[in-house]
Amino acid sequence: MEQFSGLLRQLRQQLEQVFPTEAGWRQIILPVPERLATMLLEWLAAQAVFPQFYWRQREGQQEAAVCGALRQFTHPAQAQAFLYAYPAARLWGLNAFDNRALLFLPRMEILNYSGKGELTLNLFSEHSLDEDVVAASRWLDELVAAKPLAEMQTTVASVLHQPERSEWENQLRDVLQAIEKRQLEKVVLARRTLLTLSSPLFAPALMAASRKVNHRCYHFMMRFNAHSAFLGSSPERLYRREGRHLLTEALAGTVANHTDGQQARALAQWLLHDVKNQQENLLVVDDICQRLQGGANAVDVLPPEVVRLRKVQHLRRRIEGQLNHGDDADCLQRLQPTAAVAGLPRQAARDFIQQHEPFSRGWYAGSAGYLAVAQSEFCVALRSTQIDGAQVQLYAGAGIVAGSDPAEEWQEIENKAAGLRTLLQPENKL
Ligand SMILES: C=C(O[C@H]1C=CC=C(C(=O)O)[C@@H]1O)C(=O)O
Ligand SMILES: [Mg+2]
Repeated sequence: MEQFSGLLRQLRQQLEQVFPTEAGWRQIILPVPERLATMLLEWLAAQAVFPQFYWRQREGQQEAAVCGALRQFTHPAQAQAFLYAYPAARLWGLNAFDNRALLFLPRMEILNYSGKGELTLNLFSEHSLDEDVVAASRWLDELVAAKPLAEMQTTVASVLHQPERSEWENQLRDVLQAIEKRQLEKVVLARRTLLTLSSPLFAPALMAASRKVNHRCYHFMMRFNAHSAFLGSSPERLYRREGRHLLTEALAGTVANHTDGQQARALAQWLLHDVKNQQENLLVVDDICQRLQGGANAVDVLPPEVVRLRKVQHLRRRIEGQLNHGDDADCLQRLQPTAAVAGLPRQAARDFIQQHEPFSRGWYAGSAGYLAVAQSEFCVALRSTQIDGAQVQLYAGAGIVAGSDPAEEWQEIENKAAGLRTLLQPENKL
């Protein structure tokens, strides 16, 4: 596309300046023509440089495509330390359920803020900025223009749940017993579904398909290389921080959605008044409020509301507060994982998951997003999938509390998984 080659020309011109031969940090920032700014996923999908990270914020105000890693961080504390040293940087990526992370300073970042596009080329070296400019200019040679995304062609050859239904329901009964004995209040039990496809899946095509139909969600995709990616369309905000102002939420408690508006509203009314679901949500509120103690003040919990998604509806209570420090390593440490994905008491629930779940959660139920000094935002990495060629792993979990019914909870995880699964298996109506 003409527009992208124009941007590349401007970048190359700027790289012709003289740069210092000592450690340094620079950013070249250019406005992006509107047409390119609205094709960020298509642009990213066309590139052969990795890692790649795509992000569209839930309210749709912000979209980003970033690629190439100048620095990688395997723990949020390392990322935070880098931001203190280089306050203009913005880091992108994933935090795992077990606190590992893959956050990176991208070589290139293209943002679209409500239709206004901006490209940033990061230049960074701890030895010689001039050397990095040479590397950056070679790196630019790899980039290509955006291409339209082809539709997904693949079909599902086999499906395997881990655990299978009977085993998952047995685990659920174990949780209910532990709840009765007051050893636990809540555990979020998850399932992994392995889909084997007829041919390798092109992750951006699934991201595009999901973005089209899964509204009121964050959309995120990390491509590690040409064949493997982790992506999802999640309704849940872990937190958004604007300076010291913190926005978070308790999203827990679920009922099915219905295509008929009136029936969907009746289900939503039921959800708002159901004791078990209210309890499930309030435990998350309690957990978040406790975890914010000592780190935030003026914490305010808003009244419950119902969020209607394509396959399910959720109870949500928004929570706001003022942080003592605008430090994301601290926010992540306090908030992740919430009781919407782990349980309560947190450590006991995590131990239960660790001992009983027959798979590792990987990036599922961690978080995806970005951090920067001024602002940061992470969604909870739910309704997500790990793609490795023709192997697809889909994850879904449900909060088990007193009063949970095994068959209903199984149906709940089927409905949650359906947000992505029906895109791969349109015949699987659910
Ligand atoms: C753990 C998941 O959902 C959480 C978020 C919303 C509602 C939930 C529930 O009602 O159980 C879960 O806590 C998942 O989608 O895998
Ligand atoms: Mg639930």
